[in-house]
Amino acid sequence: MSYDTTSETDSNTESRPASETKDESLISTSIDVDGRERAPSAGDPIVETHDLDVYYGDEQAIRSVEMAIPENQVTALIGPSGCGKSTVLRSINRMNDLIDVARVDGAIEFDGKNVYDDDVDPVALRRKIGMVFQQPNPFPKSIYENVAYGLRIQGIDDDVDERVERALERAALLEEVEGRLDESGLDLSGGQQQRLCIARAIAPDPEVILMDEPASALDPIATSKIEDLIADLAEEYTVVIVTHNMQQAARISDKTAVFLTGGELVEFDDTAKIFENPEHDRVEDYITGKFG
Ligand SMILES: Nc1ncnc2c1ncn2[C@@H]1O[C@H](COP(=O)(O)OP(=O)(O)OP(=O)(O)O)[C@@H](O)[C@H]1O
Repeated sequence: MSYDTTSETDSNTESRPASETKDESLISTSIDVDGRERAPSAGDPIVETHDLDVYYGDEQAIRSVEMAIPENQVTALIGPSGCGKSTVLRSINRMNDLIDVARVDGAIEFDGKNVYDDDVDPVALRRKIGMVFQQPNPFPKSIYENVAYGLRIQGIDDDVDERVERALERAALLEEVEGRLDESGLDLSGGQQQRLCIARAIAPDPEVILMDEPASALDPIATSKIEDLIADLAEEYTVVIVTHNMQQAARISDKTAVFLTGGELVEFDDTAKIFENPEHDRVEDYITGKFG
């Protein structure tokens, strides 16, 4: 794995200057600017959780979760408020490491390697597994710099212009911002800001993109653009999305994981099966709005 090493820091916050994050041994030189060499293996598991428990202090938020997330598909995590969806999502790229009281037991394998092994560098891991948050959070910098930041923090300093342009294009934003990349990211609309954040997340060429309710702060038109974009991104990346919106999960995901109160994964299956003919009564009750 190319993310094996040891320095602990966070690639998804502004807290650390790019120069401090570089570990040349981590920096792959094989990233394609113009195209990817991904085998058309949609469906093979890329992330697998094994007996995953997550605790905040003495409180257990996630219980014995077993889940195999398929490559190049969209997997939705749904369930009532507080059931642990975000906790699971943050565990996958070790964002929970940033919460002092959080503790993880069990394993999460990414491409067959446990991301909680001692030799895994969380920063390098987050290059492979990027994240987009609920609130668009562009930096108070130019559109260009917002995307270039995603590269610099990972120590990538070659072909920056091309990589920025490609990320903006992949995030379906380039057409709208072409010719004004030096303008502030904060002057974009909410939906554009969120696509800018998606561009920032995909600029380092991750394999997996985690999205925590990426459209819940947006209006219906902006939401629809993000949904179209997610479907499009899944051709190239694996997308795992937390959503409160069951219609959205049904529209955009291939697989759905239903968590219920207590941090239990009750059912994980093809989205059509979950919404049309779930195995568990509790899931049916949740889907049909009897509770939650
Ligand atoms: N930083 C934290 N410190 C302590 N407890 C936390 C923390 N984050 C989450 N929890 C607790 O863990 C449980 C799961 O929370 P989590 O945010 O993962 O659920 P969720 O399903 O994503 O909820 P929501 O849909 O409301 O965002 C909850 O009981 C929550 O209070």
